[in-house]
Amino acid sequence: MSETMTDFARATQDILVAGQRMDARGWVPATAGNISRRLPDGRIAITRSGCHKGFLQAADVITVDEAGKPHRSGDKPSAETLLHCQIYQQDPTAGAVLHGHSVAATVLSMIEKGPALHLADYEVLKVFEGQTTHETSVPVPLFENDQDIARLAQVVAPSFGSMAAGYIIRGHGVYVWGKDMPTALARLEGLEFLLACLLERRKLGL
Ligand SMILES: CSC[C@@H](O)[C@@H](O)C(=O)COP(=O)(O)O
Ligand SMILES: [Zn+2]
Repeated sequence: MSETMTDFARATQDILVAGQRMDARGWVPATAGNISRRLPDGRIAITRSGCHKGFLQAADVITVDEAGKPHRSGDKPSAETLLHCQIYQQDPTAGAVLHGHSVAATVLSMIEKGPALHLADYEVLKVFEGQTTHETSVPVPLFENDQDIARLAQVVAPSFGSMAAGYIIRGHGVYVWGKDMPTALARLEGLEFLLACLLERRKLGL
């Protein structure tokens, strides 16, 4: 990577690579999903609305302010920009946010009628902040889907203190974040692996 790259160019590169990775794993069908990176000056680099995340071009990444307002008039950021802004506001250490629509997250969240999925006894739980053993249970909160993203953000807000592994919007997808893009991607991979395990077990009736 060139030393003369700007923070925005570096963030754009991270977002393009993350989109390809998520697409390769089947987590962003059609134009689903959105991806962002916080820049050192507080701006947020985020995907434009409606792009296929596996085929992102540099021009598909734009910047918004902390309230989700695009810096360039006419730019249309992700429809779910407010959920990204909320995560950056709630967690000052967050540097990257990933949202995907995997089959496992979608199906499990529709089967489970309770307020959370519980991931217990898996070694991979250690991918999440503060987890040092498999002998634990990590809840992943479930929230009802809502096309009004500001209203959805209000429903999510009270649960932020207790989200080691991110959260799931029912019948929709996951939100995961980390201090930087590699950390966010590792957490997403960990969470998706665990959701896939849970789905397999449900299929087996276990
Ligand atoms: C393919 S429908 C998915 C969208 O409605 C939405 O949930 C989504 O994840 C992508 O929206 P976007 O505005 O492109 O960021
Ligand atoms: Zn979505």
